[in-house]
Amino acid sequence: MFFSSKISGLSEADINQLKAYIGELLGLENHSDLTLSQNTEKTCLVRLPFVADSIWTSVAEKASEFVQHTFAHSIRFEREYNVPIFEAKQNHVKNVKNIIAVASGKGGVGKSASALNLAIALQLEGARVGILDADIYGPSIPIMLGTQNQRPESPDNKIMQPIVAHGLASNSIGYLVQNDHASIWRGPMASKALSQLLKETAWPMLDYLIVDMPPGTGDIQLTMCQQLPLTAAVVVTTPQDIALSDAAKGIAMFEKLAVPVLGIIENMSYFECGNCHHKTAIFSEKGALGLSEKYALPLLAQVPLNPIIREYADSGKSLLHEQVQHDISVIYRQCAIDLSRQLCESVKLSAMASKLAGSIQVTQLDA
Ligand SMILES: Nc1ncnc2c1ncn2[C@@H]1O[C@H](COP(=O)(O)OP(=O)(O)OP(=O)(O)O)[C@@H](O)[C@H]1O
Repeated sequence: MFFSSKISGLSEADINQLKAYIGELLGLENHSDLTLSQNTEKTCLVRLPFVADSIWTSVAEKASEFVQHTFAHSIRFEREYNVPIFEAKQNHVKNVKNIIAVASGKGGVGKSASALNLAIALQLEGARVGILDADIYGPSIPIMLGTQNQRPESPDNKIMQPIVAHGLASNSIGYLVQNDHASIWRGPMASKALSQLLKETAWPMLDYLIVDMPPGTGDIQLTMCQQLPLTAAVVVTTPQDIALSDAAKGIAMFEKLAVPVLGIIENMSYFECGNCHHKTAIFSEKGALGLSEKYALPLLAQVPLNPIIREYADSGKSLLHEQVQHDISVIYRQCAIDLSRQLCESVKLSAMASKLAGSIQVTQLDA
């Protein structure tokens, strides 16, 4: 490798101790995923397999204090992200390292808003991110990005240029067909269109491509999921029973397809009164927590019901860019860090699982 793993003034045992300390600060289960190398005389470069800009400054400061205190040495820490590719399904789409489906069993739970805010949060945390709107029943990403009047250009009539907004490269069924046309497509037609949209877009280099899936777990959704070289999925639900039972079907669908589910996002978890700050659980309480316990999946975020989410989404503006300190921005940013870390920890598991299962399963899925 280009990097020397030696750091002047520290022994190998010191470096291991330091790695374990930084790994713990970052919430990484396995600190061997980190690489430390001497950058300049006084700086050490930490290569992280997941993005975490909002916690990095504090991690770097604590790591410097640790080195000073433990080894009487002075080092500053810098970071570089190196998001891994899921081993079993790499190179399916040019330039795209990982494809993550955002799905919901039930319609109207805020899947598209969650997909977009998550994509923006990942980008703000330091990742290169794209969003693909595959929701044939109501492609709302162009409105939420404020790009509904744009059309992807295709100078060679073969490959489309993605539309870039809020730092995200995007493409959507909504840019190409009228809303009511796509919603009557049958499974094969919808999945063919999705596959084309995915493969015939000139994506820039992306760590994550977030796919906003159509709601539901029927044949169309299943076929569409099979058509995508998915790395993983996230399931969005509201806390009430009817949404939860549909979310469980979504989890089961991904299990059937051997796509790891990284976790659950509970949307519209509660409403907080702007005056007295009392929280009301409008759609019931702790619903997604029970689901996450039942399926042993992380509860990645509990996003409140708040008109500001709809206002920003309707006007095509980015809440996370414009209101950086807002509680909701902080929730999504933390969710992005957790998802990114969860992906890098479950990537290995999945790769291992698919190796054990052999190549037959993967071939069938891709057929
Ligand atoms: N937490 C929230 N608080 C307030 N409004 C929200 C919240 N989440 C989503 N919304 C709004 O609710 C509406 C529906 O959200 P969205 O389009 O994301 O749902 P969906 O699950 O993708 O719907 P569909 O099933 O049609 O694909 C949008 O106007 C969105 O801005």
